[in-house]
Formats: sequence, C-alpha cells, structure tokens
Amino acid sequence: MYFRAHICKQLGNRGSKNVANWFTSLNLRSISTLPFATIEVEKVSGSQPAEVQNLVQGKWIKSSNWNTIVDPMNGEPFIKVAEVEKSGIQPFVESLSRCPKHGLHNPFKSPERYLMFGDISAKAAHMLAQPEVYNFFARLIQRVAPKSYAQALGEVSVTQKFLENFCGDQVRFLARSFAVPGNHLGQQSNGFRWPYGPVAIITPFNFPLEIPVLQLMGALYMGNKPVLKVDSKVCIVMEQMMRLLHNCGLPMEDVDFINSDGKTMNKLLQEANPRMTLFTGSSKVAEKLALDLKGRIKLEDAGFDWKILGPDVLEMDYVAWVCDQDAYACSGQKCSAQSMLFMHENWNKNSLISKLKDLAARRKLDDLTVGPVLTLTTETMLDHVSKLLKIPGAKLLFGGQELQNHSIPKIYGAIEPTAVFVPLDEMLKDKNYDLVTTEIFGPFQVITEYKNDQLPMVLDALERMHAHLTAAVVSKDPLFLQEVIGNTVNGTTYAGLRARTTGAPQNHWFGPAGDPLGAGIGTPEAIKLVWSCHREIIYDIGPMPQNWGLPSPT
Ligand SMILES: N[C@@H](CCC=O)C(=O)O
Repeated sequence: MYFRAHICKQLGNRGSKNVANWFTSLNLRSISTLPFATIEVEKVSGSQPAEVQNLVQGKWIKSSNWNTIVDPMNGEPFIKVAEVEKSGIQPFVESLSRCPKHGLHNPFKSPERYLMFGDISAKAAHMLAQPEVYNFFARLIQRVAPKSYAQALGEVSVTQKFLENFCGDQVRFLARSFAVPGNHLGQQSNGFRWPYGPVAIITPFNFPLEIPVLQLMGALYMGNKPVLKVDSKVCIVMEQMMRLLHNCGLPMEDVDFINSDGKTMNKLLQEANPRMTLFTGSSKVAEKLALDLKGRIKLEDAGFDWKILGPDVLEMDYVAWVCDQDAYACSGQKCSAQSMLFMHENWNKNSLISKLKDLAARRKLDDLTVGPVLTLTTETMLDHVSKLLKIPGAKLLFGGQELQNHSIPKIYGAIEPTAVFVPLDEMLKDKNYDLVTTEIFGPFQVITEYKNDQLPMVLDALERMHAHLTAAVVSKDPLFLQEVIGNTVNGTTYAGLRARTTGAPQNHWFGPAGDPLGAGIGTPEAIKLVWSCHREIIYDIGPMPQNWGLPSPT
C-alpha cells in the first residue's frame, strides 16, 4: 500500500523510537476536524472519557447502562460504553426481522446495491488512505488493544487494501453466476450466490478494526443485513468506523451496531433468529453458540498454531526474526500466533534459541512491542509456565517473569516474552498432551526438538490438535514440505523458507480448515463462502416436445 511504503520510509529515517509521539507531533490536521469522528484519540482519558453508542433502525442511541472500560496501560476508567440490556433488545429484534430471507439485494432484486457498495468501498478506501485518518485509527487501536504502532497500522493497512479490492464492479463480480446447458431445448440450470438475509457478526478484541470491517463488508456485499457486536473493550474503534462508512454513503439502516454483555447478545440471537451468525473468538463460546443457534453459525475460533523448522538450516537470522514476530508481536494475541515451534535438532545445534532470546529481549513496554494481555492475568500465565516446568526435561528458555515498572491493571496480564522447552516424547504422553497444547493467548510459546527419524511423532502431535488455523513449514526441501502439508490440515499454511504463521493480509484466505463450520476472512472466496449460499434456478421454458403424449405412471 502506498501509504505504508511512505510511512516505512519515514520511520526508517527516524528509527522506530517513539513512533506514536512522532505522529502526534506531526503537523496533522486537528483530529476533531475529521468529518466522521466524535472523539479525539489523544484526549480520551479518565478526565475526558469517551462515549460509545449503539445504532439501531438508522439511529444512534444511548442507554442508561454504562459499562466502563479501563485504560489497559494504567487502569484509568477512560471509555463509557452504552450497553443495551435484555429489556432493550426489542428494537434490534424488530430491525433484523424486517429483513427478508432473500436479503436486501440479490441478483434478481435491487442489483444497483452491488454498485452502491462498490462506491462506498472506493470512498472508504480513499478516506482510510489519508494520513490523518489512518493515524486516527492506528492510534485508537493502540489505546484499546495495545500493540506497536507498526502492528496497529498493519491492521489499518489490511483494511484499507481490502476496501480497495472491492471498488467499482468488484462487488457485483462476487455475485457472479453460472449456467449449465440442460437436457432439452429451453432447459438450463443457473447457479447464483444468494444472501442469508438477517445475519449477526460477533468479533473479538484483538483486531478491533480488521476483523469487523472485513466480515461486515463481506456480509453487506452479498446482500445481508447484519447486526454487529464487537468486544466491549475495543468497540470504540468500530463505532468510529461505522461513522466513517456512513460518511462514505452507507445507508444508516443497513447495519445495526450493538454493545451488550454476552447474555443479552445471546437473547437477541435467540429472538431475532438471524439466518447465519459469524463468530470469531474462543472455542468455548463457539461451541455454546453452535448448540444455541442449532448450527446456523460459522466460526473462526482458536488456533494452536505451529511452525516446523525442517532439517535444512538456512537464513538463520531471518527465520529467527520471523519466529519472534510470530510468537510475540501483539504480545502473542493473534489467533495466528505461533504457539508451538517444532525445531529440527540441526537448528538447536546452530544457536537458534540464543537468537530467539536476544530478539525477545529487544521488546519493551515503551513502544508496545510487548504489552498488556487482555484475557489472561499475569498469575494465570505464570502458573501455566510452572505447570509445564514440572514435566521431566522441560526448561525455561527465557522470560517467565512479570514485566517490570508497569502500571497495567491487575485484571490484565503483563509478562515478558516467554518460551518453555518440552521434550517431544513427554509432550506426546497422554498425561501431558492437553497441558502442553493449551493455547495461552499471550506472549508465550512452547518449543520442542525432533530428530530426522522423529517426523512421524511430530505429525502425530499435529494430528491430535483440535484447532487448525495457521501453520508454517520452514524448509527449502520440496519433499519435506510435501510430506508435512500432505499429513496436516491447517486452513492457512505457509510453506517455504520465509514461512510464517501471522500477518495474513487481505489477499490470503484466513480461516480454519477441517471443520464444516469453519469460516474465512479476506478474499473473494472467503466472502462468497461465508456470506452467501448457493441457489440454483433451473429454467425449463419449452417448447414442449413434439407429439407429446401422456406416459404411464411411474
Ligand atoms: N490478519 C490477521 C488475522 C485476522 C483474523 O481474522 C493475522 O494474520 O493474524
């Protein structure tokens, strides 16, 4: 993306220090003059808390129930979210119910809306490419889901590029149909992409902009009417983005935006009965929703994502750097984060671990290259480390300590980038396997080692895992890549010397495989699969066969 290249060049000239300060010191147009924004991102604080509202039936509404969000960096209450209570869901239920099953548009109804969304995407992409706008969103993401400026900007960049991809005619091309000649004159079958109509989207805290925008726009493009719920801790980002989209022409009534607790959302889903719900988040909630919604759901849930370093040791510094980014960028809070590294013994002989340790030591709270963990406490994570260290042969490779000199509130976690070594044979034992493969959504990974003849054990470990989201096979040997890819299932698998587990841009399908409920995000295939179903219209218009006579019954 051109603005990314521009920024990187600037950053290169200045070093990566204090990037946020550098941006705020730029002579940017005052944030309050952004045509859509209702907040000033640098001013949101305990003394000037921001408010987040709900949108239903085309109107922004407050609520008498305010949920206070604390600043993850210092515990100050800094955002007030108007949360809809159970008694307040009726307008949302009515709004969804007004949308028929055949959607707001489809190939036979209001096709001009496909073009309208092409225009909205073009305008929104252009707007997000303006420095004052992308900086606004990158900083807002940093305020609520602390990550480095580069990581926050990466999220804005993926979103901007995604919108560019669906400008002009690209939305209508998503609904491309096909025709197959029939058995006789006048018969022809046509396959169409059909919307579900009323739908729901539930998204997590870790990508406050990228995940909701990509899913929301996909839902809209295909003709659905979504109600969107984003994790309350970060919902302010999407609330502001909704305002940007309205500014770019999105009709106010096309999307409802709700803030509530999980129970209220569950009640809304039960009563409004959306035809499809897309859930991105933890496996536990996903399983409950699948039951409650009787399977009318698609999921992008947890990933215990792994990387295998093959026997050929090459480009050690590069591979070590990718491992560090995959395990610890965003403090390990990506669904794609590297949770387990299987390293061929040749890498261990070549000091990979000491390189990983040095790279992890560069991370600091000042620039948010390591920061608060929003779903686990320090105690829970360190407790997990101690349990792993009781396994025979296990050892702490680095980390394992609370961050120093921080004011991250106790409800959140704050640990150094951490790696624990667990021997492969111990990991595979039934009594250890579940513990070793428990996903810790923080700056934490397990590292293990294998020898040439132990690849089947590694593949066995992978076969026994439950969530199959991202994976990386690092090797130049095509036969090795073939062997590992052919015996595994992860939906987004990178293969080759530069393989990674994280950082999927909008042009890579991102989603789990091996699960009929698995959803995808980003690409045209993901949009079509998640947000539309197949409808076949078989035209059979005649003429009647010559000399047709009444056949015997069959
Ligand atoms: N692009 C992000 C994932 C977004 C999730 O749906 C990554 O690669 O970690």
